[in-house]
Amino acid sequence: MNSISVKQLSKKYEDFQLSDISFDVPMGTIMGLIGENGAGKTTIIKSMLNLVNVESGDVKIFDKDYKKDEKLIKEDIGVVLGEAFFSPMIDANHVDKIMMKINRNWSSKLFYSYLQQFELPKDKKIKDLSKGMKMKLQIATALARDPKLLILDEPTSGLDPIVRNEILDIFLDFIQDEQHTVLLSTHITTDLEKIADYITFVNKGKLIFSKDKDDIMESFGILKCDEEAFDALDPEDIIRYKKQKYSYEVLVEDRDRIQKKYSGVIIDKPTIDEIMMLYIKGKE
Ligand SMILES: Nc1ncnc2c1ncn2[C@@H]1O[C@H](COP(=O)(O)OP(=O)(O)OP(=O)(O)O)[C@@H](O)[C@H]1O
Repeated sequence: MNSISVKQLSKKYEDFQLSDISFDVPMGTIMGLIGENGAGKTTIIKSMLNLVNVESGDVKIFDKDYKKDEKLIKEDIGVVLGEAFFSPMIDANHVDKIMMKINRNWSSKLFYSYLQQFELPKDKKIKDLSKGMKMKLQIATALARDPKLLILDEPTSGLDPIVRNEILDIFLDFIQDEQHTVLLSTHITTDLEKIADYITFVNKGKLIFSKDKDDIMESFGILKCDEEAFDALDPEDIIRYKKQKYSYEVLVEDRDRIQKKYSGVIIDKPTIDEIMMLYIKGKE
C-alpha cells in the first residue's frame, strides 16, 4: 500500500510551472525529494498538503483524497516546513501546553523524551535557540503527535553532521515497524544515500525520475572517454554529457549493458550529487 500517491500534479506561479508531477511513496519507506534551488520541491510539498491551490492533480494520502479528507489525513501527518511555527517568545514547555490543547494525538511523554534525546532545553525561548536547536524542536514537535507520516522540507539543513546523523537515525527508527513513512526534501544527497528507499528528482518544475534508490545506485554510471570514443557512442545511450578539456563525462543508465557494449571505456559508479549535476548542467 502507498502512503502517498501523487498523480499529474500541476501548479502555476507567475514565473514558474510545476508540470505533471507523479510519484508514489510506499508505506514503511523513506522518500527523498531532490532538485536544485527553485526546482519546485517546496511547491510539491505545499500542494500535497493543500496549502496552495493547484491547477490539476490527484493526491491520495493513506488512500484518501487530500482535499476531501484533509482534516482526517492531517491528524496522522507530522509536518516540518522549516518556517517559524510558534511565537519566538515561548519555550518548549509552552509548546507542550499549546499542543496538548489543540491536538488529541499529542504525547507529552514522547515530546519530553525527544527534548532529552535532542538535548533541547525546556525553558529557553525559541528566539534564543540556535538554528539547529529550532529545527530539532520542530522535529520533536512533529514526532510527538505520533504521526504515521512525516513530511519535512529540508529538515537537516544547517545542522552539524552529528545531529544530522541522530535525526537520520530517528527517521530510520520511525519507519522500522513498516507502518510509518517519511517524505523529505533535501539538498544533502549523502543523507539520502544513507537512509532513503526512493528518490524523486525534479528539475525546473518537471519530474526527472522517481525511482528505487538502490536501482539508481546500481543502474546509473558515468562513462569517461576521449573524443573519439565519445563520437562512437550511440546517441540513445547518452542521457547527458559534459565536455572537459580533453575528455567527456557521459551519464548512462544500465551501466553493465553499456560496459559490455563499449569495451575499454571506464564507467564509474556515480553519487546522487553527480547524477543530479549531470542531469542539470550536462548537455542532451
Ligand atoms: N508564493 C509564490 N508566488 C510566486 N512564485 C512562487 C511562490 N512560491 C514559490 N514560487 C516560485 O516557485 C519556484 C519553485 O519554488 P520552490 O520553493 O518550490 O523550490 P524548491 O525546489 O523548494 O527550492 P529551494 O531548494 O530553494 O527551497 C521558484 O521559482 C519560486 O520563486
